[in-house]
Amino acid sequence: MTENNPLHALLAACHWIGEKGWCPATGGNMSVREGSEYCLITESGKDKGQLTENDFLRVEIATNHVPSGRTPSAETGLHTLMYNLYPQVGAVLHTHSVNSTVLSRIERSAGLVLQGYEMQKSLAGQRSHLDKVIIPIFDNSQDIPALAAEIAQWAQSHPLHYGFLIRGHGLTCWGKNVAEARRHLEGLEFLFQCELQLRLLEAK
Ligand SMILES: CSC[C@@H](O)[C@@H](O)C(=O)COP(=O)(O)O
Ligand SMILES: [Zn+2]
Repeated sequence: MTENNPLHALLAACHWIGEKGWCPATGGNMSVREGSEYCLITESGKDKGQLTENDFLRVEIATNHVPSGRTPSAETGLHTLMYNLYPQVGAVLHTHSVNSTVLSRIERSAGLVLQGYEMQKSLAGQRSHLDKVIIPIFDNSQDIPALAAEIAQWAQSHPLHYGFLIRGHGLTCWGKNVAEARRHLEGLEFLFQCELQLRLLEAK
């Protein structure tokens, strides 16, 4: 994996995500920032574990315009939202793992609290298992512009870090580059699995 070529790094991340089983049946979408105006995002409907360079489309961050005229991810608006809100975001990964799907339904509140786990330190800036990491959960919607507007509204008073969950749908996470987004994805997936197992055992 080389950050000298962000698209190659993203492609490698997509193949790794496919091997992990976190994007079954064409679920998920991934993007990388290309300067201040554009990002490259997966074409809609592709198997994200089997992508090639040709499966990424250039999208204008401010308008969601696709110069090629091809069809980008149905969830492009959530990627461009993150690039618009935070200039430091360099890559966005959206996955559909079983753990993120189930946990976001079991947790009925607007946020999943992660506390007591050493692996919280896989998230940028986290220094102790004693701190609380809150991953917001937004209700799923097929109206992506409306969902993006809801998340943007939330972010005005609660700056977003690492990722958010969409209930019954999956995780959207990001980083300053592909390597950091990948680390956040792996760290969060580990934490989700721990939290789900803990809740199952404690319920017995
Ligand atoms: C397998 S259907 C999943 C889609 O509805 C969507 O949630 C998704 O993540 C993939 O959509 P895509 O348009 O391929 O980026
Ligand atoms: Zn999705």
